[in-house]
Amino acid sequence: MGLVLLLLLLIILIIPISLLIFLAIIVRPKPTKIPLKNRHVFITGGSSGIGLALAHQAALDGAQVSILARNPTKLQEAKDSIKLSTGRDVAVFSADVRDFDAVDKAIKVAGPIDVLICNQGVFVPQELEQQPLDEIKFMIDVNLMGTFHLVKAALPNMKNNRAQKGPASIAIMSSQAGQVGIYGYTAYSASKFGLKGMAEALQQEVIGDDIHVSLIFPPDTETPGFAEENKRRPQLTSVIAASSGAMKAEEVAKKALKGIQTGSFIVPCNFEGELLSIATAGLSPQRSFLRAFVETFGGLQGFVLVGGSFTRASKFLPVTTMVTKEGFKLGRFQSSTADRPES
Ligand SMILES: NC(=O)C1=CN([C@@H]2O[C@H](COP(=O)(O)OP(=O)(O)OC[C@H]3O[C@@H](n4cnc5c(N)ncnc54)[C@H](OP(=O)(O)O)[C@@H]3O)[C@@H](O)[C@H]2O)C=CC1
Ligand SMILES: CCCCCCCCCCCCCCCC(=O)[C@@H](N)CO
Repeated sequence: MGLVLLLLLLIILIIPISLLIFLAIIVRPKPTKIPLKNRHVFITGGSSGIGLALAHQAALDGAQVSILARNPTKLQEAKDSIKLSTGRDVAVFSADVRDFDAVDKAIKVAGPIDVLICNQGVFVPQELEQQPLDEIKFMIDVNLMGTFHLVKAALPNMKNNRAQKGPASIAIMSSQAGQVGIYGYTAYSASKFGLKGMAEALQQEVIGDDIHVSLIFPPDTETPGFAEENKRRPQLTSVIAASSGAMKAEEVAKKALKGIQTGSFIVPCNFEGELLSIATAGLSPQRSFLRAFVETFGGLQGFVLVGGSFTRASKFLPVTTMVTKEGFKLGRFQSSTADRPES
């Protein structure tokens, strides 16, 4: 009897252990290091919030930093504050990412880029039915098309002479709303999901040139943009987003730069983000065989949801359940029996 149990245990252990060994052998690309010191880091949306925090920390790490945004006054203020706190000079470029020629010109003047961080973004939350088409187009244009413009403009020079310059990075700022569709974010989520498709395909096209793509997925983050967003965010959107907590821009920037420097494709920023990343990993690249192992099992989303519920109790209800439950609480929805016509 004891022997049978022992044998059973061995078989149960052998499956995951051999998968672990198998993954350790086959996982490609292998882990890498992308330094920031003395390298040209180009950050869009670098005049505010997460982008500004990224610019500060990259300058502290000894990078040569360029920032791009529209408003020249905010750019100058960012330049002054970085000079004051780090003693380093930052190059500023005023351009709208929706204008390819302006982006192309700025990138030519800035010179060859080692780390391109596409962080600019706009977010105007609203249910699709109420949201005007021009606001939808605005988010797609700035968040998605803007990033296409940046990568198109920067890529030729990033590839050029890469072997002599060491590995490069293209980092793209998504959002947890780019991993899971969220009530009130139809347009915003679409723009951020679009970035994931772009990033996955792009990674395959540029890995041969030693260029590594990182996709960053922050939760709600305290920034000037977020303060504006909060003035008009539907209550349900806020309730769902709150289940993943909130972070400071500096903390997000720190996670993002660490992800970039290790060449990680998926970069979660908090604990809930780790779980979301496992549940939504799909076939995205994974350099760590340990994480690849967890993703293989965690791909069974129930495992992740149950795992999460041990630590954060009822917070980890699947999103549609949460919407329904909270919607009733807020009196937004009626019970389906109450409004059923009498037959
Ligand atoms: N804050 C949050 O809760 C979260 C944010 N994110 C993402 O992080 C990124 C940064 O967000 P956050 O720091 O909050 O945003 P902010 O609104 O604080 O800053 C946005 C930055 O982008 C620039 N920008 C906006 N539109 C354009 C444009 N058309 N062309 C060039 N630059 C532009 C802004 O400058 P200017 O207006 O002068 O052009 C500013 O520098 C975004 O992509 C956002 O989607 C993801 C998850 C959560
Ligand atoms: C496996 C665990 C399941 C957990 C349940 C799902 C919770 C989803 C939370 C999503 C939060 C989205 C925040 C978007 C922030 C943002 O981008 C805006 N502030 C605009 O910038």
